[in-house]
Amino acid sequence: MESSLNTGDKKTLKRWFFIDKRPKTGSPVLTDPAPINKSRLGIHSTMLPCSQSGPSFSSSILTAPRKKPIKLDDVRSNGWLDAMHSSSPPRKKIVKDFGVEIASDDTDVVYNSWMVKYPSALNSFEHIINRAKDKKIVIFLDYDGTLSPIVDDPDRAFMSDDMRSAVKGVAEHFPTTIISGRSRDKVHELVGLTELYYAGSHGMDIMFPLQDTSSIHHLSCIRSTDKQGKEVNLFQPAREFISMIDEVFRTLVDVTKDIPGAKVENHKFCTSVHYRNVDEKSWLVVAQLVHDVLKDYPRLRLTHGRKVLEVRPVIDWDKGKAVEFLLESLGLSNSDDVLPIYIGDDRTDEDAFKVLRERNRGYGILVSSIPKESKAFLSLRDTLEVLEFLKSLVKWKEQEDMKHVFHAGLTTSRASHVPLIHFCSNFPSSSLCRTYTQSRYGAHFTFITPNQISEYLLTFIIFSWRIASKSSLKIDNMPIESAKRDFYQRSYFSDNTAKSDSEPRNWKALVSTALAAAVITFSSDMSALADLNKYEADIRGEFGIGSAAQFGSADLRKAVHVNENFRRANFTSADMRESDFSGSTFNGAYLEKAVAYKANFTGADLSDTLMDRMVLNEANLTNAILARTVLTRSDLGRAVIEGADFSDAVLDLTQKQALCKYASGTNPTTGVSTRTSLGCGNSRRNAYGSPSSPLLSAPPPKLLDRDGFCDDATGLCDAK
Ligand SMILES: O=P(O)(O)OC[C@H]1O[C@H](O[C@H]2O[C@H](CO)[C@@H](O)[C@H](O)[C@H]2O)[C@H](O)[C@@H](O)[C@@H]1O
Repeated sequence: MESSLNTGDKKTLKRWFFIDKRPKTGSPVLTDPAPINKSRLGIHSTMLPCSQSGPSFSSSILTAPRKKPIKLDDVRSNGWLDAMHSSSPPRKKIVKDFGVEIASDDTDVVYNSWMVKYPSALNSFEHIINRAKDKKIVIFLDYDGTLSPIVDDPDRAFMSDDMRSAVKGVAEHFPTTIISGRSRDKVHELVGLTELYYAGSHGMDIMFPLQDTSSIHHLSCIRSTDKQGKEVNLFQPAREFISMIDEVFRTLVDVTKDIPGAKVENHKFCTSVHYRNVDEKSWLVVAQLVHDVLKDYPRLRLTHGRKVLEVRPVIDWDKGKAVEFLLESLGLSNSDDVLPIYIGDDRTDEDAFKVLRERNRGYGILVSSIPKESKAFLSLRDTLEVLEFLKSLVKWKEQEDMKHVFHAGLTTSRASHVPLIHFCSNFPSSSLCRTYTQSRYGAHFTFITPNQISEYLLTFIIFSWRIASKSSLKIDNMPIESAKRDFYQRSYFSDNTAKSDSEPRNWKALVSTALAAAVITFSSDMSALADLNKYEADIRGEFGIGSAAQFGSADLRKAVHVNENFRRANFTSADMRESDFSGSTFNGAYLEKAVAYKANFTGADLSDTLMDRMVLNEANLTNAILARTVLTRSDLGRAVIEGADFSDAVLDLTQKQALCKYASGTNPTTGVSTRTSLGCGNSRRNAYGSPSSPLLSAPPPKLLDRDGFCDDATGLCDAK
């Protein structure tokens, strides 16, 4: 075996490697491999190419970069060993680019100065979303070290459930691809989501949906089926290398089998040799063994990852090329309208960062807890920050979509909403209404299943029926199934009283109203409704009585709605944890059973609202007005109530006593002291429990100018 190890190294090496087990193929000299055409790609005759004509994307890709014939030499002089040592260094380590040994106390100082060049993507979030306005965000995510923390055993690199749901959320709003060094199947298995695209083997194995092929008719790709049997496109520029990689994989497994901790993985189009768990003294041995195997495969090359040597074909293809390919194949290559965001931690991700930087497109975000040179623009410290960033993106997008609904008008006509709202107030837990409620603050009113569509049509029928035939059919408070049954049975088949007389008339009414409803819903001229919708959006409601927005059971965690109007809106059972509704108006709104832990209601007008059975722990009610608000059975533990006005609010006695222990301040709007409004220190009043205020017997003063609540003649404000 040829090597330039010193005697000590050779002795070490001898312990592991006695026999040359390498297959004797190829020459030890690196030469330019011939360009690979489709037939050489090994495309099976039964697999249908996406395009038979035109210049193939792959014909340029598969021409290997011209390299001078070189003789591979010693792993130390060719820089392998250096690269291995600097791969994934611990925090306290010489950081080459900064040339200093960083003591743990200094790491933050150095890291912070490094962040001047690579600002935190979290701190730059506003900047990112400002740039994203009117653009389509496209997300690319590396897996190891980005979505899952680096662990010793590559087979146990799992992502957390939180991360999975964040990625799912992101994929629901933006085209999202996972680009990993692992095999596509493996990374798909680890991520476990179907809503995304996957590119395995450093982008050499890309699966993407068939409907997106229109823009890539010139590209070389094949049709295949995914695990669910769905037709998809496969782009595999290194198909020709599958058997070679397999052979090298087996050889590497064989030659490293006696090195404790060494692990070889087969990723189909590339293979990895891990040395994370190998004693550092033996890294040289690992490097030399891989080096010697590669001598026989001039059409393979080596790249470095985090404590891993990655063997891959010499083709002009990497994660950067994969990003470009995906943008093009998804019809998103127009740089003015698209904002790609690539998040990755590894050297192989640098190719993608480079592409984005050179084309001045989007953002490369490096995940690193130590300073290092990168082509990325921004940084995130670790997978937890990645999680936070992804969640922020989702939250921002949902808020944008909500604005879209409110400001651009509702996507379905007002007429079609009326029966639906009626229906949902009767059957809030039906799957249709859950979708509907969400859609009111989401992008569109979309149907998910045929079942829901039929539920929706049934809604029209019931509603129209009731109007047209003045039927006394009672559907209130019935479970959906029995309502349906009841509707069908009583209305059509078992109305034994006036069946013969009323049936034809009812049928007529039913058919005509259902048809009318269907016409309104499905063929209404959206442009003609734009003005109406805009008007409704402006007044935040559909009935001209202030906001009738539906947030029942909505996920409003960390939502931000400052100084907005939610009069008479429905927040029943909404999850409002850590949301910010400061300065907003809620008069007459329904918030019962909502969870508003740590929510910010500073200066909010919560008067005349139903806030019973709410979780308000640690909520911030500073200077909020809660006059006449019903708060029974609500938990206000550790709520901040400085300056809050609880005049005539209905509270449980124990809750009131607890609040009185620390109540202070005066409401700046009403001028009422918090303690007075709670009746603190008034033992006689407290003996009776709520309502709390000594103002109870007096008519409520006009608090704010609230149309729909105040009587113009008397100036008194009260719930009508
Ligand atoms: O492109 P990626 O998705 O980041 O894949 C790169 C390599 O990731 C895996 O190895 C890395 O993560 C392991 C688990 O945390 C860790 O043990 C190893 O040291 C890291 O290098 C994967 O096992 C490799 O095959 C990929 O090439």
